[in-house]
Formats: sequence, C-alpha cells, structure tokens
Amino acid sequence: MAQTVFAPWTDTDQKPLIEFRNVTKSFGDFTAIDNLSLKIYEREFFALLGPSGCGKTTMMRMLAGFESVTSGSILLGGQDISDVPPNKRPVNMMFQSYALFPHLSVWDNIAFGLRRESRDKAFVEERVEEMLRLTRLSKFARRKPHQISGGQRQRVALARSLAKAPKLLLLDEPLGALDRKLREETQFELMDIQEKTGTTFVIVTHDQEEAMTVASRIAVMDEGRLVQVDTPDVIYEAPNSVYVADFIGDVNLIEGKARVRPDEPAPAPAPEAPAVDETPAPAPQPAEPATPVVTDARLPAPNARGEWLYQKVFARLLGHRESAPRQLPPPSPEELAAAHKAPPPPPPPAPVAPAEPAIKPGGIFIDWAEGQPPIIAANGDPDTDGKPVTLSIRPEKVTIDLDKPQRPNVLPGKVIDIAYLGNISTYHVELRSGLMIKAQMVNARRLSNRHITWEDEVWIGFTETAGVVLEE
Ligand SMILES: Nc1ncnc2c1ncn2[C@@H]1O[C@H](COP(=O)(O)OP(=O)(O)OP(=O)(O)O)[C@@H](O)[C@H]1O
Repeated sequence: MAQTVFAPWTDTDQKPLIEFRNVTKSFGDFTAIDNLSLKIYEREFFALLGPSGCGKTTMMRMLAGFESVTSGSILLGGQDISDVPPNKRPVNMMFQSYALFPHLSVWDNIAFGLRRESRDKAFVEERVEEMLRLTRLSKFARRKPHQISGGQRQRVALARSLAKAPKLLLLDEPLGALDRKLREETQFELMDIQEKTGTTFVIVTHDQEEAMTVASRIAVMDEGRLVQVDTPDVIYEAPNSVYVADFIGDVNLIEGKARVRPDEPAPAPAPEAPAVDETPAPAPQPAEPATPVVTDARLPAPNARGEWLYQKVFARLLGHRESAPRQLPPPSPEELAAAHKAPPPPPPPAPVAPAEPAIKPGGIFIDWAEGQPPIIAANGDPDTDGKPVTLSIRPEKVTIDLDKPQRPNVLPGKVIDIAYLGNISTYHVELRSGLMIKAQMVNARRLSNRHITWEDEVWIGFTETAGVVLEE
C-alpha cells in the first residue's frame, strides 16, 4: 500500500495553522525577533533549535499570548490573534518544570483545567480517563506526583496539557529534566501521542538529536532570525550555510577557493583532475620506538552524531555511558609491534567489484591548501568560480585507509586521535596542511583486530558529491 508522505509545507494549497508575518519583537532597543515570517501546518511536530538567546522562548511566548508582538502579526487558523488573551487561545504551553500540583492526585492534576472551565462531570471523567489511557497512566491515577517517576510525571504534565484538546501545544524543553535513557524513550512516546491526537506540537529544545528524532521540520535560528527551516534529513544532509552545518551534528569544514571544472564526463580515477599527491603511503613501520603520548589537548570533542547513534543502536547492548566517548588507551609498544608484524586482518570478502564509476563531471575544484591537490566537488556551483567557499563534509562520509584508495578525493595525513564510540570510531587525522579532519569507521571488527592506530600515516577519501559546498 502506498504511503502518503506528510509534507503539507510542499502543498501550496494548504493553509497553515500558524503564520508569523514579518514579526518583530523588541525589548527596549534590543531586537529579540527580527522581521520573521514562518508557516507551521496542522499536525506538524515543529522544532525550534538554536543557541541560547536566539529567540526560541520569545517565539513560544508570543504564540501563547504571554508576550505581544512589536510589529507584524501572528495568525492562528487564518485569524490574527494579537488581541486574543492567553486563556482564550486554543493553545497550551507545557513547561520544563511541569508544575504539577503536589497535593493533587494524577487524576485530579489532569482534570484541573477542565474543572476550571466548569465542564460537566461526565465530560471531565471521560476526558481524564481517555488521557490516562493515552499516556499509559491509568494504574497511577490515584497516586500523588511524588509517588511516581520523573518520566511518569512528564506524562502527567502532557496528559494535563492535552486534556483541553488544544489545537496547538507548545513544549518548552519538555524532556529536559529526564535522564538520557528516559528522555530517549519519552521522545518516542511523545511522537506517538502527537500522532494519535493529531495536535500540532511546537517544541523548543537545546538538544539537536532530540529535534532530529521527533520533528517533522526544524527551524534553526540565530539572533532572532530563521537561518533554515527544513526536514531533519535536509538540515543534516544539505545545510544551507556553514552556521547550520556546524550547529547540527559533527562536520568537517574545509575552506578554499572555487575554480570551475570542465563539464565533461571523466573516467575514474579522475585523470583529468590534477594529480593527487603521489607521495607513496609509507609502508607500515615495524615496532614504533615509543608509545605515542595522548595529551588532553588532543582529546576530541564528544561526537554528537556518534553519541546519538550509540545511544540509539548500541546502548541497549552495551549499557549507557555517562560521559564523553572513551579514548582507547594508546597501544603498548608490544601491541604496536604485533599489529604491524601480524598479517593484516583478512579483508572483508571482496564484493564483485563493479567498475569504478566515472567521476561526475562539472561542478568545481576547491583549491584549499598550497601544494595539495584540489578537492573535486561535482555538486559545487560553477557560478562560484573564483569565490571563497567552504566544503562541509560529515565524518561518516570520509573513509580512512592505510593504502591509497581509488576515490575521487584522497588526501594524506596522520592519525592523531581515536575516539571509540562502541559501534563506530572517529579518527582525527591531521592533513599535511595542518587541517584536522574527522573520519568515521564502523567497528565491524573486534578491537584486537583494529589495524589503524595512533601516528599511522593514512589516506582519507571521499567522493566528489559527499560534501556540500557552502558560500558565505
Ligand atoms: N523580558 C525581556 N526583557 C529583555 N530582554 C529579553 C526579555 N526576554 C527575552 N529577552 C532577550 O531576548 C533574547 C531572546 O531570548 P529567549 O528567551 O527567547 O532566547 P532562547 O533562544 O529561548 O534562549 P534559551 O535557549 O537560553 O532559553 C535574549 O537575548 C534575551 O536576553
């Protein structure tokens, strides 16, 4: 059965549930929201993401009616809501603190808002029971908030917010108080409940992985403006700026100058491209004289995407980590000797190699360092010829090899650090220009079989379309 894709923002006939029209919000002479326009559609799970102070909460507060707009207008269902007081808006806001009444039972907490509206008893009962079922809290109905867990309290707050069937639910860091494991589980519950009720959710979160997991679309903000509004995959794979690329996930940024590339097909491996550095990869050395020293200064930053994958995939098997990725201890001289003397681990069964596809023609070269081969970016815009550009490439798209691989882009370097993330390892490779590049490899082999280690001379490689060329 064909699945219908939920993407109302692509349908020009769809009317948005919420519309910000050239909204500006100033506090004195400070502009918190700067002439911002945005449409959010019914049933969306919309995430506002951005650094502290970029205006996320101000947007929510204006939607809820706690803050007025300085200029422009906010429409809900096509109606300007500027003059509608908060309690008359079909909007509810759930705060991080949940603000449950400690002396009331779960049941009474959920019923609170309905009773204040003087709804009749039968209606309240039916609605509360429905919310209890939806949030799987029926058996805790008579308990007080302090007699249930943090995750359950979060669900009570959600049930209470949804009881009045708002058209729009605003969630300000709703999972901030939960530990990582519970937070992750609750994200899926939140998505499930949102789908079942059909309520439009707008969530503010500092956690980019959370936004990637739950949201139908993400707005990345900076200083009161929207930098990019798109689906999580587009935000990740095709960021529109260095700001977004750098803000979401882990990324390598290579600055250089664009040079237009001939628009003709070229056989692999890129004979038309200026020769890559032909310096032969040094043969594996026998035992290294000394154990490489790993200093704190070289510790890589925790890899957010890797951490996310770890939590998603491996945490169940290996248990949760509390802290940053563990550094593998540097190998001992004996280990190094053994690793280099031992025959290389058997290569994975060679796939019946299809002929290496020709490198896509067109696009640009990026001249990025003196004496280094240019980077081929077949997806770069030839109109950028002569301009400064930045290639943004995710670590999982960069390969690392001891022998020079046949790839459109190969650059020599040296392994400086290895961050072990369980399912994957991130290698920090210093290129000859001094630029540090992160490459990720899936740990399909056991640790004892690892064959790329500290100080190894390696080749990083990536395809001609693996990165995104960004202009500033
Ligand atoms: N009542 C206020 N008076 C003056 N300035 C304010 C007021 N409320 C917010 N601001 C300023 O507006 C900017 C945006 O604030 P806002 O709370 O919307 O940011 P945020 O993106 O939600 O930040 P955080 O992630 O830290 O919560 C900040 O610089 C903040 O200092």
